[in-house]
Amino acid sequence: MQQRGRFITLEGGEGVGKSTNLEWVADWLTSQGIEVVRTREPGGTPRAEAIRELLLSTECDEPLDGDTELLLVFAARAQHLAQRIRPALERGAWVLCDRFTDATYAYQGGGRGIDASRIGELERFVQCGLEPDLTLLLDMPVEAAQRRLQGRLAAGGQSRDRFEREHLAFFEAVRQAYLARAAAAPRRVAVINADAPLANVQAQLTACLDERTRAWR
Ligand SMILES: Nc1ncnc2c1ncn2[C@@H]1O[C@H](COP(=O)(O)OP(=O)(O)OP(=O)(O)O)[C@@H](O)[C@H]1O
Ligand SMILES: Cc1cn([C@H]2C[C@H](O)[C@@H](COP(=O)(O)O)O2)c(=O)[nH]c1=O
Repeated sequence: MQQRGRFITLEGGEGVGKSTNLEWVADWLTSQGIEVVRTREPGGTPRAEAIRELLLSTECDEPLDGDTELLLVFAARAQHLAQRIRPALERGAWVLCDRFTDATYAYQGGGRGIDASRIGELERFVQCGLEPDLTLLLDMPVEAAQRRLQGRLAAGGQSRDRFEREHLAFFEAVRQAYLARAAAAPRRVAVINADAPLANVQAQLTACLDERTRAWR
């Protein structure tokens, strides 16, 4: 039977460099002869991207209830898994995803205070046991990451989305929840020091990818 592809996720708070490094990781994997499907959450398919818009938009004044936010995140994930992630893995491609369920534990769990057991119920229902083979967690102090984010938004003339408008204590709780996830699953989650020049971050990523991909082949 054909070995299914590998599932790699990039995680971390706002502005730590996920998008920048996702391209770089994809190029590295491609250079190893691997077929890579790049995607992101929430989103990754047309309907899941429509749910992303609901989650990130600041246009509606009505507050978004925490449970509604959690259910929307998992609704988008169910669609993404069914239409994009599972088919790619089944044909042997590797999926490289910008955020996945660790983000739910970090943002809805750590940030919003939703109990991890409730998130776990939805995780089991939607994922039926599927989880990333490797998670690259980009970690750095929140204030430094916020400066990077502000620089990117200013350069692009963009405004903050609904999550980016949260306060520093929210982002600190997100960071601590991510680090707790990494401590609980050290074989799956590799913590990368993102508070370093890009070349250094990429050297850490290469070392980690090189070791893992050798072990998988
Ligand atoms: N190691 C680095 N050193 C300095 N600047 C960096 C580094 N990595 C990324 N940046 C810059 O920081 C900004 C944020 O990076 P990026 O958009 O990749 O972060 P992100 O984690 O994807 O953000 P978001 O969570 O908002 O999607 C960009 O302007 C990027 O060029
Ligand atoms: C998957 C996932 C995402 N989020 C939040 C985190 C971010 O603020 C946005 C996505 O935007 P970005 O371009 O990746 O920064 O969505 C969340 O709250 N819960 C999740 O499960």
